[in-house]
Amino acid sequence: MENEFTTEIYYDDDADVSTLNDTVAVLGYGSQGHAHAQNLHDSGVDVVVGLHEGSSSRDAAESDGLTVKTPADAVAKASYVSVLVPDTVQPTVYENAIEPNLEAGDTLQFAHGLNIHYNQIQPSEDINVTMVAPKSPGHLVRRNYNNDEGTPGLLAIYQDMTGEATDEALAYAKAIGCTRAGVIETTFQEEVESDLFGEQAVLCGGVTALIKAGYETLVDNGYSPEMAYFECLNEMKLIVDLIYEDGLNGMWDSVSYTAEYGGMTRGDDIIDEKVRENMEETLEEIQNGEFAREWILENQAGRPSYNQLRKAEKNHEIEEVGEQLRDLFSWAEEE
Ligand SMILES: NC(=O)C1=CN([C@@H]2O[C@H](COP(=O)(O)OP(=O)(O)OC[C@H]3O[C@@H](n4cnc5c(N)ncnc54)[C@H](OP(=O)(O)O)[C@@H]3O)[C@@H](O)[C@H]2O)C=CC1
Ligand SMILES: CC[C@](O)(C(C)=O)C(=O)O
Ligand SMILES: [Mg+2]
Ligand SMILES: [Mg+2]
Repeated sequence: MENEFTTEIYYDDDADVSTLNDTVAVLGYGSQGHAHAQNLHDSGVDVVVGLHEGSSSRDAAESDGLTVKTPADAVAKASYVSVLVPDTVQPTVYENAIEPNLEAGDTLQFAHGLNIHYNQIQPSEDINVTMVAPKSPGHLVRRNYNNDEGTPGLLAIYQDMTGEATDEALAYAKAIGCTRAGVIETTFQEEVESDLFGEQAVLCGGVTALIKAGYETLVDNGYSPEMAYFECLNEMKLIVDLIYEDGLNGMWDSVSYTAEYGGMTRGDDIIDEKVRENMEETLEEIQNGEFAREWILENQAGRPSYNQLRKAEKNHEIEEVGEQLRDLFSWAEEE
């Protein structure tokens, strides 16, 4: 039966890993890098990891059985280059190590299109530029692969110089386990704008702000911090697990009628019109490049706001309470 999706979704049968018949350089061995490099390797692809001199990731990559070279040497050896160093260092790594060692017909691949979309990297026209973006933190990309499960992903082609860019990107997506779950074809623009919006408004920014606001409201009104932690943070995972497994209705079916009625009548009072207007504003700042400009300048200035915000987040009372409570969980690992 034909599916009802308007977008193309690719699965294992649409891809052939043997298309990646030359070395793939994976630059970076962090969250995404370690997962891509190991999954590619375990899928039979020849992988070399590119890490800067003195990199703290070198030991991990080598003890995982992978060959490590400098980024420049890794790019020179490969015809397919997966750029998995942090977004903020990609332009410098591109200028110093990638561009001088790319050959016509090579492929430059990203897991997020920020630097291409906002013109921080302007690749020459004689290469392929592609994206395979897992819709998941890197550590789960590896865990899912090991459990014979997949991670959904996005695929986008910015430049197809050889005519083989899509087949190669699909091969890569299959090798890291994404076509097991489904790979949606998109554009760099759509991936960047939706990814930034999702992480700012919902997944990272929105969720942490909601948790903290709920926790603070209870504690400010005299409820115990431990109670507030379990109610607003710990149970969040259990509720999200139900939503993940069976959709919003799966969750509504599992909670009490009282929770269902209270949630359905009060939810929109919390996430009200003002919050929706804020979301529109956040999206606009992404679309018009304001957020990207701010982040680039923040990095150039040595991340003063980032460091301050990070410190405040680390020192929030909910973190202290959570650490103590999690230590008491019966399944918590012994130090
Ligand atoms: N984190 C995630 O789950 C997701 C990330 N992405 C995208 O994937 C890409 C990689 O992100 P992520 O995995 O979070 O990155 P990480 O911050 O986890 O990557 C760090 C790795 O890059 C290395 N590195 C840092 N600077 C350099 C350098 N100058 N030259 C070579 N290697 C360097 C680090 O080495 P050392 O240890 O020595 O510092 C480390 O191995 C980004 O484009 C991101 O947007 C997409 C989807 C999800
Ligand atoms: C949600 C954050 C993310 O976009 C991701 C894991 O997909 C990221 O940039 O890390
Ligand atoms: Mg994302
Ligand atoms: Mg992201």
